[in-house]
Amino acid sequence: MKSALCFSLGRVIATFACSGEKEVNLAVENAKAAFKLWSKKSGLERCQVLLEAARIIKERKDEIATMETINNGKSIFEARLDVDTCWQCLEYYAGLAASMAGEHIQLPGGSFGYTRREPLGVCVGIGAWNYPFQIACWKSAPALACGNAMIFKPSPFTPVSALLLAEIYTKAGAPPGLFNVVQGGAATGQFLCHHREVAKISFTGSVPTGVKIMEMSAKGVKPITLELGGKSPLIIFSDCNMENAVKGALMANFLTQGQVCCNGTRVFVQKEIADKFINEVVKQTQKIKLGDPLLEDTRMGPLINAPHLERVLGFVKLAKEQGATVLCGGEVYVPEDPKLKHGYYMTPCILTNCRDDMTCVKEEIFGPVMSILTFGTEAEVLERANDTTFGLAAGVFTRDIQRAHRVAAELQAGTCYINNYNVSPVELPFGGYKKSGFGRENGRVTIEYYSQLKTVCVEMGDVESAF
Ligand SMILES: NC(=O)C1=CN([C@@H]2O[C@H](COP(=O)(O)OP(=O)(O)OC[C@H]3O[C@@H](n4cnc5c(N)ncnc54)[C@H](O)[C@@H]3O)[C@@H](O)[C@H]2O)C=CC1
Repeated sequence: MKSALCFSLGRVIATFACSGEKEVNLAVENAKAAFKLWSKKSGLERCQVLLEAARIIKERKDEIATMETINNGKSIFEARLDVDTCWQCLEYYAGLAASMAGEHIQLPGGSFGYTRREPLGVCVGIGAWNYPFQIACWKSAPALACGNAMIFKPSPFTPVSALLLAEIYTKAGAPPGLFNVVQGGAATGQFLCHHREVAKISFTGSVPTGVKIMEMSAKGVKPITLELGGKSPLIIFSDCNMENAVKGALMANFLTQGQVCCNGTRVFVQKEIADKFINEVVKQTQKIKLGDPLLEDTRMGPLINAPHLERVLGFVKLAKEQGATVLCGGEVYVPEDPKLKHGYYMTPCILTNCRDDMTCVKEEIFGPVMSILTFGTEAEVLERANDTTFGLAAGVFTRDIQRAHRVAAELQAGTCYINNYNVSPVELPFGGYKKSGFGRENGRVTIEYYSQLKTVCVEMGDVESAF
C-alpha cells in the first residue's frame, strides 16, 4: 500500500495498492480485448468518443483542477489552465482521427501500392508528478485517436487524477480497458515495460529513469517516446521589450513551483540591460503570492514533498558556496495559515553572479530557482546556451526579427520560444533534443509515434519469376 499526500497540507489524502505482475498482466489482457474492438472502429467513431471525453473534461474542469491542486500543490489558477490544454488535446486528436489516411502510389504496368496507417496495439504511458492529468491526456489522446489501447501508470506521488480520466473515457463510450490505470512505482513500471504484449512505451520523467526505460525497451525492440529533463536557456537581448522579457522570465521559472521540465532556468541577459532587468525581475518575483493553492489569488503552492524541498534548498546552498549571490528567496516558507504549516513551501529564488560551471547552472534543479548570467555578444551567448547535455527548450527576447529567427535556428532545443516562454498550444509538437529525449507529444507529427505504416503492393499483371 502507498499513500498519496495533500502537498499543501502535508497530510495523507488517499492510499492505494501498488499493482504487481498479476495486476499488470490483467491490465494488458483487458487492454488487448479493448484494442480488438477499438482498432476496428472508423476514425470518425473514435473521434466521437474523444470529443465526448473532451466535453466531459470541460464540464468537470473545476473538480479535476481542484483534485490536481490538492494532490500536486500547484495553484488552482494554474491547474485550470492545465485542464484546458487537456480537453484541447483530446479535441485536436479527435479532429485528426477521422482524417488519418495512407498514400496511393502508381507503379509500372498498372500495378500500384498503397499505405495504411495502423495502430501499434497496447501502448504504455508512464508519467511524472508535475503535470499528472495533463501527461495522461497528452499521451492517451493521440494513442487512442490512432486506434491503440493505453495502460497508464501515474507517478506514485500523484496517483489520483489519472483515475478521473479513466472514468471520463469510459463515460464517453470507450470500451472497458481501453484506457487502464495501474498504480505503483518503479517495480510496476518495470513489469509494464518488460511485458511481451506491450507495443510501445511513452515515458515522461527524469533522464536516469529514461535510460532504464530505453534499456528495457531495447530488449523487446519496442518503440519509445522519452520526455525527459532540461536545463533550458532563456536569452534576453538589450533591444527586448523589457516588460515582456521580465514576464517571460517569470513564466520560464516559477510555474508549478519551478517543477517544470522545459523551464528556462539559465537566464542570459545582455550586459547593457542586466541591472535594470535584474531589479525588475526581483521586484516581480517578490510579489508572487505564496500560500494555499486552492485560493484564487495564490500563484505558488508547496513543492511536491519533503525530500524534494530539501534537494532544491541544497542546490541554493551549494550555489552560495560556489560564489552565487541570492537576490531573493531560496528559503523555507511557513504560511501564516496554521493548517498549511506542514506544507513544503519555499520562496522563489533568484541567483546572480553565476558562472557557467556552477552546479546551479549545469544541473536541473526542478524547483523555483532562476540563475541569471550576463553576456556580451550573440555568438558568445549561443555557444554558452548550447553548452549543455540537455535540449528540451530555449527562449529569446529581442525586437530584431532577423536575430530572433537566426538565434532560434542555432539553439539546440526541441522548442524555441520567441518573445514568450512556456506556452504550450497542443497544435505544436513538444519534445527534446540531446538528453532531453526523443519523439514528440502534441501536434500532427505525434500520430507517427503512435502508429505504424503498412505497405500493400498490388500486382495487376503476371508474376515475372526469376526462376
Ligand atoms: N520532458 C517532459 O515532458 C517532462 C519531463 N519531466 C522530468 O521528470 C522528472 C521529474 O519527474 P519524476 O516523477 O521525479 O521522474 P522519475 O523518473 O523519478 O519518475 C517518472 C515515472 O517513472 C516511474 N519509474 C521510476 N523508475 C522506473 C523504472 N525503473 N521503470 C519504469 N518506471 C519507472 C515513476 O514511478 C514515475 O511514474 C524531471 O527530471 C523532469 O524534468 C517532467 C515533466 C515533463
